[in-house]
Amino acid sequence: MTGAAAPVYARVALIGLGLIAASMAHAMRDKGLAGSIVGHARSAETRATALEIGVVDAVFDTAAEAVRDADLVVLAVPVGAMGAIAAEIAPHLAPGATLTDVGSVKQAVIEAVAPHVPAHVHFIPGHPLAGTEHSGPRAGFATLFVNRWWLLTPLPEANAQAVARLEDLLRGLGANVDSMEPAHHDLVLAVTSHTPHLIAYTMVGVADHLRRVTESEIVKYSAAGFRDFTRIAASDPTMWRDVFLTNREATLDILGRFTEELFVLQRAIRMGDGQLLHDYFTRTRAIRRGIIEAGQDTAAPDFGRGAAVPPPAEADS
Ligand SMILES: NC(=O)C1=CN([C@@H]2O[C@H](COP(=O)(O)OP(=O)(O)OC[C@H]3O[C@@H](n4cnc5c(N)ncnc54)[C@H](O)[C@@H]3O)[C@@H](O)[C@H]2O)C=CC1
Ligand SMILES: O=C(O)C(=O)Cc1ccc(O)cc1
Repeated sequence: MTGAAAPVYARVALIGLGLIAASMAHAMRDKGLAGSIVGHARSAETRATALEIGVVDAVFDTAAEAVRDADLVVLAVPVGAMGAIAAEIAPHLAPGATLTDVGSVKQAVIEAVAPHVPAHVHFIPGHPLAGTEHSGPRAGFATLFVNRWWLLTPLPEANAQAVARLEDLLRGLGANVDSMEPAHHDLVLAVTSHTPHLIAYTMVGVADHLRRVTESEIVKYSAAGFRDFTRIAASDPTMWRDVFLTNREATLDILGRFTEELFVLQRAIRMGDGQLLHDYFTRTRAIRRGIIEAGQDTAAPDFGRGAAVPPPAEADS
């Protein structure tokens, strides 16, 4: 244990034992933030792996059993699975417990989960802006959240003490915590994460079609930009299917705007309008430089560039 303090929660139950839950568990253990850590995952293989590598002290075959006596319950499953799990665990949550989630979309999770949460439980939705393309318990690592944002989208009636306690835990994991309206969260993430992922998926799909024409050249000569796309496009298909199905409106809005911009650039290329292209790229470069100058470039770990590479992990079912 390093930098141990008094545990923030006596018993933490992690529902879903993949990249995010395992990373939380490693960091909580390193920092002494939880008295004990228990968990549940759908597949017996994942439960066995989580136990074997010491992510959790105990695993349970059902989510209902796992949450008993926990003072913090974390839903760390794909967004589309959160509602059914909330319904299952609701009668078993301890009075005064905090229930949070780590889903990439917030409005849909709140709509699916909140109706099941008993009045004696504090539901505080959340989203760590940190991750990788890897899945499953072996993908987790303790430093994932260090110096990364963790957004909370508390409901208007949220208990301030319960929110402050959860924030203590998240700061203990190394994260910077901020609060946001759920709808605003979903729009911001549609711009910064969801639509970029869709573009990466699309570009890799285009290359896949081309590859049939050019054999293996695409892979052999792929430069950094395309390699980054392939990394992102290797992300978990279930997780990302759920993100797009549940953040539908915001993603379609941003995708519409993206398509309009693409047509502007496409036309400029067709018309040989170098001035438009140069002006456009000058503006985008200024945006990137502004981010760097403001010291806001903490979003991307150095994966693929030789540092902080997490252990590769098999896909989880
Ligand atoms: N992967 C990433 O980079 C990030 C993911 N998130 C969010 O965190 C959540 C978890 O993602 P990861 O840890 O990456 O996923 P993962 O695929 O590594 O792990 C998901 C876990 O949920 C379990 N699971 C899946 N469906 C289930 C069901 N119906 N019932 C019970 N258990 C089920 C799986 O067995 C597995 O243990 C998702 O909601 C995702 O949107 C948030 C930030 C970053
Ligand atoms: O691996 C990457 O580049 C990511 O963008 C990780 C990520 C994926 C989903 C999230 O909701 C937050 C972060």
